[in-house]
Amino acid sequence: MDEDIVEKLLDPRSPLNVESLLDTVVALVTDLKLPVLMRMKNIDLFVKRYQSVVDELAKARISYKHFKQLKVIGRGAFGEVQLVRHVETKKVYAMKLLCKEDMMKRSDSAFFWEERNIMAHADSEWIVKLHYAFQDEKFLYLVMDYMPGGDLVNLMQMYETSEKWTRFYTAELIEALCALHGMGYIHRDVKPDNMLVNRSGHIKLADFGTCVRMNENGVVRCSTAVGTPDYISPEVLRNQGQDAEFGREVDYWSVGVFIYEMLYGETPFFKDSLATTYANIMDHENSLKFPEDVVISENAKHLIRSFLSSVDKRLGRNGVQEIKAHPFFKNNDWTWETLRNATPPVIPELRSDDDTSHFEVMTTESRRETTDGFQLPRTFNGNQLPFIGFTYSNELSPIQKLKNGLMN
Ligand SMILES: CN(C)[C@H]1CCc2nc(NC(=O)c3cccc([C@H]4CCCN4C(=O)Nc4cccc(C#N)c4)c3)sc2C1
Repeated sequence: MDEDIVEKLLDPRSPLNVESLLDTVVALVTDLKLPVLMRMKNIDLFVKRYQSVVDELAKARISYKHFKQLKVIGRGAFGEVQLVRHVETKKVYAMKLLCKEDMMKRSDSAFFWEERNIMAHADSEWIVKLHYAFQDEKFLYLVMDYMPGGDLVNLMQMYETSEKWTRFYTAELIEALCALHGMGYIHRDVKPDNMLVNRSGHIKLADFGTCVRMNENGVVRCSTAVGTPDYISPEVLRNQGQDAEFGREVDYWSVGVFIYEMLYGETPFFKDSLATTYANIMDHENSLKFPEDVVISENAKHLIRSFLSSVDKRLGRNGVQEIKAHPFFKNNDWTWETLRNATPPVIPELRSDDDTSHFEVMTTESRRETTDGFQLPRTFNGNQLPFIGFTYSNELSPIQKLKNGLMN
């Protein structure tokens, strides 16, 4: 077998890689194993021949049963995040489940590729790492770093965040966005919910479902306004529907909202209704107010105004250096080079490796037990096809080990 095919089989980014090919066999047998289809001889024989292969694969590949579910620590539109412990290694992870049926029903089954690829390939201390991605008939699973410090929403509820604290978390957010933009992605939903605290107190970006790749000019053409109302930039709002272009500056707008929220305890444009909130964002020149009863420095006000401005005047449009040079970040505790080694404002107190005290307790039990999965379709509709190639492991596959053995 010539060399470059072997390369493709082993390259986690190649659609030809072994995991994708195995996903294909499993998906095909799963989608064909319908009574109505099994009446056809070819299908009946194929499924009978490959069912044993699929069963063997299910045993050999990573699956849900390799993990012990400890607690549900988060919920999102299409699933939940569980704290789990790997049965063999005893290591603790955050495992995100995304329900295939929900995605198929709302024909929304492509957003998870960015999440998978960014966390798999980032190799950055600012981005939550993906250890494994796998799937079964009902769910996609993302096995990621557990971030025991919880998210910054929780931290802002627990503590009064001073300018000193705001300087630290904003600087870490800027570095994290730098890493993500450097990979060619815009986040589009930057908010404290997506900033998680690790055991040392430093933050990482998480939840990349709204990310989108920039083109070679560093812009994105897409019409759907994605993101959370309070943090969404005017240019994304204005261009809803039309095909407009926007760039990484949309994330810098959200940084401005985040700084305001850390210092004032509320977001600048939020009003009782969505329509009013949008109207305030569109009219930010007039609606942005700094409450008199909270004293903040002129540098902080200036920085907030520089981010919460129209895109042609927004700080960061000429590159991240002009953000880093802003006087608000001047301090005696860290420099941009030493930031990741500086002592964070809050170091989570943890009693054990599975301590979930920094997450709010989830009342209802896991969706996994209560989801009944697809009702049997009437004919072949390729329910499993959109998910082929999702499976990933950051460990060497048996073939890689073999190849490395042969090479050296
Ligand atoms: C509209 N279309 C286009 C898509 C736009 C983007 C998108 N994102 C979705 N996302 C979800 O359905 C989802 C599911 C579970 C948890 C979470 C987050 C929200 C709550 C916590 N969370 C999360 O990812 N937590 C997390 C992540 C990593 C580590 C740790 C830890 N410790 C915790 C999100 S559904 C969907 C539709």
